[in-house]
Amino acid sequence: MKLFTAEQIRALDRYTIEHEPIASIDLMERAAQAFTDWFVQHYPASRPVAIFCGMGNNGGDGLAIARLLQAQRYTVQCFVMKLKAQGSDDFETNLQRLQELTTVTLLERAEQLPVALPDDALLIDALFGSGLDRPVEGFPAQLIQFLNRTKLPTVAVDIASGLFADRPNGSGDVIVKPEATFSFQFPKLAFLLPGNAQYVGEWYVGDIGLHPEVIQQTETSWFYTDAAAARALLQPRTRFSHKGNFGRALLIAGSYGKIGAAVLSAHACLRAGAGLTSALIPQCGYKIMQTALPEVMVMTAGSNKKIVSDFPPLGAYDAIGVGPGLGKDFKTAKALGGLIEKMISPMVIDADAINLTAENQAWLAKLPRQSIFTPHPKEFERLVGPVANDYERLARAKEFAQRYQCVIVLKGAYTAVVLWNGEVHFNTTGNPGMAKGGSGDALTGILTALLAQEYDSATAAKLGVYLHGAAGDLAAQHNGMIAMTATDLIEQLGHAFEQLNHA
Ligand SMILES: NC(=O)C1=CN([C@@H]2O[C@H](COP(=O)(O)OP(=O)(O)OC[C@H]3O[C@@H](n4cnc5c(N)ncnc54)[C@H](OP(=O)(O)O)[C@@H]3O)[C@@H](O)[C@H]2O)[C@@H](O)CC1
Ligand SMILES: Nc1ncnc2c1ncn2[C@@H]1O[C@H](COP(=O)(O)OP(=O)(O)O)[C@@H](O)[C@H]1O
Ligand SMILES: [K+]
Repeated sequence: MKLFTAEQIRALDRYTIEHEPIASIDLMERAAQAFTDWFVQHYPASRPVAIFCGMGNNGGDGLAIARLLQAQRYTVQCFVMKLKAQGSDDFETNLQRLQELTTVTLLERAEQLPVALPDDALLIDALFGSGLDRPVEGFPAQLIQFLNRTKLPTVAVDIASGLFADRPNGSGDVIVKPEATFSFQFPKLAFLLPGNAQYVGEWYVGDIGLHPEVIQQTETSWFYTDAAAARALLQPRTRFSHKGNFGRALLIAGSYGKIGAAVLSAHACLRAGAGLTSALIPQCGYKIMQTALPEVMVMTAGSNKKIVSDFPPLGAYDAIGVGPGLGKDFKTAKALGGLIEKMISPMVIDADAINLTAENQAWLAKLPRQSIFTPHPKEFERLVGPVANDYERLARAKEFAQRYQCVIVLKGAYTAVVLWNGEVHFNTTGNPGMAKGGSGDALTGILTALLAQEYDSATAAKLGVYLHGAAGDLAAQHNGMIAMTATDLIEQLGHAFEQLNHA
């Protein structure tokens, strides 16, 4: 699925108005109706609703929502933040329509605050939408601060007021903190960035029928991977397949005390369908691995029993994943540098292999093209240096991926798969139960398995990250987010594949 900037969405709105054709006021009514349909499903009519409207089209939506909720027998109080004499045309039309039915309170000065609200009120924020073009100050900021101070559950129309849809806010910006956001047609880029979590809450998207033709034609480098997009990436496994068709995968992982990381990544690799899974681990892990995973072929290398070093020739493997629990011993580093120099097919580079690459930046020029790095935010900063905010992190990842012709999987709540061609694909699966040691090791195993099965790097990264999150969601269903472990996630991989196959 595509994601668009606020400016592109405005153009899509205009195109739809001209070509569907539909009057702009009717498109607003459609948006308000979509919001209202969603709202009545989520919040009972027994609770009073207070709607706060600006004077642009977001405020126009708010006024139309007030009218529609009243028709559904909600008790609605409507406030308009009056900053100027005249609002947008559709705002004015909806103001007139509402005033024929009920009174609207105008808020113009700080002295009118606080507004008296029932203790059980639900707030709807329609002050500013995607038309916000500067940080909020003065009276509007005071009003937003008042709304936040009430601690009443708040739902944002389209986007929380004060939040920019596709560029960074300043650290002191005043922004509504909703428990949920109902957005029109597309999620905004801002929703997918970790720094904005408190300004988004749960988010939902309602279809308002923007013209499909123009959506298809409008180019973007931002996407998100939902079930339909992931389904399209999946290759069928045919009846006549044998293990040779599905590739030989190798995990280079583990060190004394962290053999579990090697076991988890190899386990995930098996479950993600590699034909043959091998592990190159330190001697101290030999029995552990053989016992835990009899399906895995085990090699040990190096004279130091606690670390892996002196890698043997590894040309026989279709895909290599390196890093989980590896440690950063200089002998390991030397072996890894040698491997990177020799390898020609893409590798998965995770955890300590990322940290070692960060310390040996000369390796980057020799890296097999289309290799996949899987950093969490701290590992990413080790690789590229400090970043100021989520937008800068994405920009730096794009730069890095283009410069070294690789894939950067920026792990987090909405993991971003950043490709060498500048595309960014946000993942939609996963949950906070995955924020536990071992989840990342599982991802490395999955990606290595997909590369071994001849998925190209971009597809492997998008599909692997999706499946990893989907398996995490199934594990959360079965074990709960608190108790679930990385092993639970790995054991759900089969179901995640099945679910996707039938999506
Ligand atoms: N037909 C359509 O297109 C559809 C659009 N839809 C809806 O429209 C919304 C976008 O509406 P929009 O473009 O009118 O902008 P919106 O966010 O309401 O407010 C901008 C106004 O605020 C002002 N302003 C900006 N920043 C400010 C600040 N910091 N502090 C103070 N003032 C500030 C600025 O005016 P200015 O002061 O610059 O003259 C402007 O008047 C979108 O989110 C969705 O909800 C849906 O109905 C679907 C169909
Ligand atoms: N809140 C969350 N929602 C979705 N996925 C998450 C969330 N928190 C963590 N994850 C996922 O869990 C994994 C954690 O990996 P990582 O940070 O490398 O940890 P480790 O290697 O210690 O397991 C990543 O794939 C990340 O995307
Ligand atoms: K809003």
